[in-house]
Amino acid sequence: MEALSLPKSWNVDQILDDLDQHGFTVIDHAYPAEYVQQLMQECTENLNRFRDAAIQNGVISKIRSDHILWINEDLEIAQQHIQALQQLVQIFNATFYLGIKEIEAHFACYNAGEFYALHRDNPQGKNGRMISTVYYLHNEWQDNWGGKLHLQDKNNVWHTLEPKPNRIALFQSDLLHEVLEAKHQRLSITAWLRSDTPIL
Ligand SMILES: O=C(O)CCC(=O)C(=O)O
Ligand SMILES: [Fe+2]
Repeated sequence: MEALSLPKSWNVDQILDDLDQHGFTVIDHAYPAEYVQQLMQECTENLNRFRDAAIQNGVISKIRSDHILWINEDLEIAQQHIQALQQLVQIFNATFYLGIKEIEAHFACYNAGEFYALHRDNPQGKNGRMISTVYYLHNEWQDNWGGKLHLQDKNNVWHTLEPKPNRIALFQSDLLHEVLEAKHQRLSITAWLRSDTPIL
C-alpha cells in the first residue's frame, strides 16, 4: 500500500454523505489483502504487550473488559492505517470544519466474554474526540460470535454493525454505542480524530 494516498476502495462521497445524514458510516474491504496480513501479524506479535483497558491511570472501570495497546511509532504497519486516516482528516476538516489536529489510536483485543458497555467517546464535548473509527482486523467473524457494535445514530436510530474483517466503522464521537459480548477473540484498531492534543 502506498503510504500517503487514500485507499481506492474508500468512497469519499459516500463517507461524507453518510456522516452528514446519519453521523456514521462503514467502509468495507478497506485495505488490500497483503496489508491486512501484515497488520494482523504486527497485532498478534504484540499481543503480550496489551494491557487491561479497564485500568486507566490506576482507576478501575467496570464498563469495559477488553485489552489495549496504544499505537506509537514502533508499530510501523499500524502507522500506515493512521496515515490513511490522516488523508480523511484533511477532507473532513475542509468539508465539516471539524478542526481535527491529531489522531490517537490503540489496538484492542476482546477475548471471549469481553465487552464494552454503553458509552460515548466524547460525553458532553468534554474532550477533543470528534470522530471515532474502528478497523476490524481478525481474519473471520461469524454472525453468532457476538461482539457487534451497537450504535445510536444522530437521528436516534439504533444500528447493529458486524465487526466484519477489513471493515472500518466511523462515527461521531458523541454518539451512544456499545460492544456486545464477544464469543471469540475480536481484534481491532480504534482511532480517534481529535481537535486537541491528547495526553496519553
Ligand atoms: O470496537 C468497537 O466496535 C467499538 C470500540 C469502542 O467503542 C471504543 O473503543 O471506544
Ligand atoms: Fe467507544
